Amino acid sequence: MKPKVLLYKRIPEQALAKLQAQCDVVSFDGIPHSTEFYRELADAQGLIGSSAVINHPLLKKAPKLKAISTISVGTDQFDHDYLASHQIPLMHTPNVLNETTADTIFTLIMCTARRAVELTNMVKQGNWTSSIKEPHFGTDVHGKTLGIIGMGRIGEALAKRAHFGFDMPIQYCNRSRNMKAEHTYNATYLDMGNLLASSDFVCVMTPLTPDTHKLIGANEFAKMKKSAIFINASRGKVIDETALIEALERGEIRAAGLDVFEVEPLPADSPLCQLNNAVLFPHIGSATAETRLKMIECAIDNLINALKGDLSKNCANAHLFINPTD
Ligand SMILES: NC(=O)C1=CN([C@@H]2O[C@H](COP(=O)(O)OP(=O)(O)OC[C@H]3O[C@@H](n4cnc5c(N)ncnc54)[C@H](OP(=O)(O)O)[C@@H]3O)[C@@H](O)[C@H]2O)C=CC1
Ligand SMILES: O=CC(=O)O
Repeated sequence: MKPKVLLYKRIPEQALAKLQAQCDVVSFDGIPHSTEFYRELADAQGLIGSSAVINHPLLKKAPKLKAISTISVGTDQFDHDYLASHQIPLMHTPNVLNETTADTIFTLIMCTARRAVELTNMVKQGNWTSSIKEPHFGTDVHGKTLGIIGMGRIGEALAKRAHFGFDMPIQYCNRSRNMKAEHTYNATYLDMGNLLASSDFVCVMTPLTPDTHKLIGANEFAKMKKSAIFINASRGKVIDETALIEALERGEIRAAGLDVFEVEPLPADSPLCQLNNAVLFPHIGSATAETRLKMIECAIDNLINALKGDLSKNCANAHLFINPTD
């Protein structure tokens, strides 16, 4: 008998057919919290989808669950303690989105430095009345120092662009050294304080964990150069958004480029929406047609493998399943 799988995201027909070939699939568009949804969840062995918060109350209603597969690399939306105590593997989609997400981050770097959105709006609103002078000048990107907090898979893809394409000296901080980044991109390992004080662009790319919650707040913005540009494409809660708004309003830093927010979708009345020096993307790090399809295909393979007991690739909580005597 095929395992029963609950899909909580719309996916292309071809991908759905691949999942249906191996699993008995019940589809929902998101998590509706309806009687019907919970009835189907009660005997589901697999769960696959993205974005929604999968917390303790929801997981308790899925006592037969054998594996979860998220169409994302980030896994902060899951209750990891529950998954650990019930030995449920959580599969995710690392690597397939590295290049696209690094492209998005570089777009934020370019748009903030060259004031692309602000100046586009000026043209569209009919306010381009004479040749552009100093008050509208941007700042160079090439040759400037890039500080990456969280030099992992995506951080490396960003460092590659900055080092080979833009002659940018790279510095980074992690809990442990990344020798590949040091050798390949000539990246310098620094503590956070020194990185903040000496970078022209500070880019945060850590996962959201209890350790990284509000990792960057008022003290960290105060350490940055007045001319620094801050970029966050990791998770909104990795920074203190109120402190960032204050730093931008007071001119403590030059600008910010954000793909992620404390609350998503970002409420239209957020003070960020009033700031010319904030470039705001609606969480589009991996949002290209090609990459989203690759992520869906990867997540389907991950789920099928996990339901067969194969956790050798892309298991985010693999440490739970490694036999210490192996
Ligand atoms: N905006 C978007 O659409 C996207 C956002 N993301 C987000 O980006 C995150 C990173 O993805 P990815 O690069 O694949 O992840 P990786 O795990 O490859 O890299 C994360 C890096 O963060 C470092 N890190 C972790 N904790 C800390 C800490 N407390 N202090 C300093 N550094 C730390 C890790 O190094 P070490 O362990 O040595 O500390 C690691 O190098 C995802 O978890 C997700 O939240 C991902 C894709 C798209
Ligand atoms: O935010 C996107 C992800 O894949 O994580």
